[in-house]
Amino acid sequence: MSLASIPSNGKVAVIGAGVSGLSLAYFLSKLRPDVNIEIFEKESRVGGWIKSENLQIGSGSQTQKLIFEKGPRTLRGVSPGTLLIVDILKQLNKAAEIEVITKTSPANKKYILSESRGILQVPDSIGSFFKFLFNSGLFNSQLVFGILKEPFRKKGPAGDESIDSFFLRRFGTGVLTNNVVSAVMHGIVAGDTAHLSINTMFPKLKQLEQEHGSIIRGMVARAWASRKKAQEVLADENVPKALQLYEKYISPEAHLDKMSISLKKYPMIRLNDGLEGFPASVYEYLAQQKKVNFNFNSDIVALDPEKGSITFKNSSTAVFDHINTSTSANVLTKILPKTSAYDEVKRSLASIPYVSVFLVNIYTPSGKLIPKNNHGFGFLVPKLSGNIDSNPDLLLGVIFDSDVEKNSVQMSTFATSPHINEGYSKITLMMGGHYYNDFSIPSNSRNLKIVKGLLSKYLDIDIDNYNFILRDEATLDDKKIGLLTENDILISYNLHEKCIPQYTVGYNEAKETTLGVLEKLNSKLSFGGTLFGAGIGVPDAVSNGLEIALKLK
Ligand SMILES: C=Cc1c2[nH]c(c1C)Cc1[nH]c(c(CCC(=O)O)c1C)Cc1[nH]c(c(C)c1CCC(=O)O)Cc1[nH]c(c(C)c1C=C)C2
Repeated sequence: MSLASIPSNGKVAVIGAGVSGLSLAYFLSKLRPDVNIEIFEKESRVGGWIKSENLQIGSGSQTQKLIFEKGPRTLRGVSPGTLLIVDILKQLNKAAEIEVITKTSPANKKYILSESRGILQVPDSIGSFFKFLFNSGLFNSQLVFGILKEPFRKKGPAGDESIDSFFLRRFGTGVLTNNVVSAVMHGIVAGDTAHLSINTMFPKLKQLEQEHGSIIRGMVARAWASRKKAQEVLADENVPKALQLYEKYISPEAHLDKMSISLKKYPMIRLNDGLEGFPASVYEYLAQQKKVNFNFNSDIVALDPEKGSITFKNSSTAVFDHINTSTSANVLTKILPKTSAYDEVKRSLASIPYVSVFLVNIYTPSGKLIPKNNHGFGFLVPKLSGNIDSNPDLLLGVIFDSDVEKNSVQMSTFATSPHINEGYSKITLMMGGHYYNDFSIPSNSRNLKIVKGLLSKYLDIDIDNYNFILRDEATLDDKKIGLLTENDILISYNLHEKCIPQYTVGYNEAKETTLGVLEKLNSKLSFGGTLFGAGIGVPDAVSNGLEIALKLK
């Protein structure tokens, strides 16, 4: 989408002070210090879905800090957005907060739940791949024939289809999607492979089929071509164009080429005081800029993309040279003009469903929560046969937060940070997602019963021996918790309603239609966030912010 550059001393509105809006404001304030930036946020805090809940355990001199991540918690090591985040934190003198996990760290072991064999390690080498196939019971004649026949199956149509339909077409069986791919999708968008789009979620697989007639033949051809291309890739090729411009105009000392090589060693990055440290640091910086203004608890009732105007609940209207929004499809539909020019956009927005996630953080001072033989990042749950009986608890996955924390080291010094105590364990359970769209959302008390059942079913916790302390985090202002003993289990829960958009079949068309209509109308609107931004991850939001700021420059 082409965007007009902002006139001298112009005005830009940023709707949403999540990581998307903050990043855009950060880059734009650096590129165009003359531009006035008004940030409108409906809550009284910044960060959006990134929320590191800071609790205090014990009292007086015995007080210890306990952080529960309520949303994203780690960043992929290798991605343009992560390079930007690391460099911004360095610029803001927060580099000491950055921690990394090495490839060989125990925390980098990932697991998947198998219907018959329990928690199994996800393969990280060719050898462990075959071990996994055998152990998981996936290695059956259906899959073997499916893989052998794949190179010879007819190429399908270029149009969009569901992930399930694509895999079934290519392999003649649903065994891979039911047992593996669905688990990965649960861990990324909490969505169902029966509806998620292959063109959006796995564009490279579809491309391999279209270009080479087969995924396997395409992979072999690509591997052969990249072998021939030799090892030494030019440093510039490691750094996308937008990042080269970032280095040129914003951070000349960033050395992103070197940083990109060094970050390849780390599959995961986190911040020692919680991921909210990133939006909080950017906010701290922006709040000091004369031309940047934050408007909290703002209530927007109308947005006109052609006029560049925003109307508020108190009937006041403000006009801007550009508006960037990270609002959800539902909110956007409500505030767009009521004229027929927006009918097609509204139909596209209505085609994008959202899912809710019941997120449960659990802490105990004893190390009992994580199974002895399964230390690592956590485990994901596949949809298996897809009916309610195969996953009656509607569990999507479990993250072993304390393993990640205990195995991370400070990026610059490789030192470990002090922990709340050595023996503690902390995990996060994620439940619901697409299942909540098919079945209704259980009450909190029903969900907590399910959580206790899950602790006993998968994590060998004898729930009768423990005292449970429950916190409905959204309703509690007091963040102080008394001293916890070895027999206490603290459970803090939140229902994140409609938190993740689903990139279902037709999503790319819905996005193109919307952007096309807005372009024809000469609109002054651009998108951040997960609706029509660059993707669902935190690094995607930051690189999208940079791309837009460069266009508005
Ligand atoms: C709050 C729930 C979220 C779920 N997925 C995301 C969020 C914010 C976004 C997301 N998670 C991952 C990716 C891919 C890698 C990346 O781009 O960073 C994305 C886009 C991987 C991932 N999945 C889980 C974790 C902890 C991570 C690492 C990144 C992060 O901290 O978010 C676990 C997990 N996430 C979700 C579920 C249901 C789940 C299950 C255990 C939904």
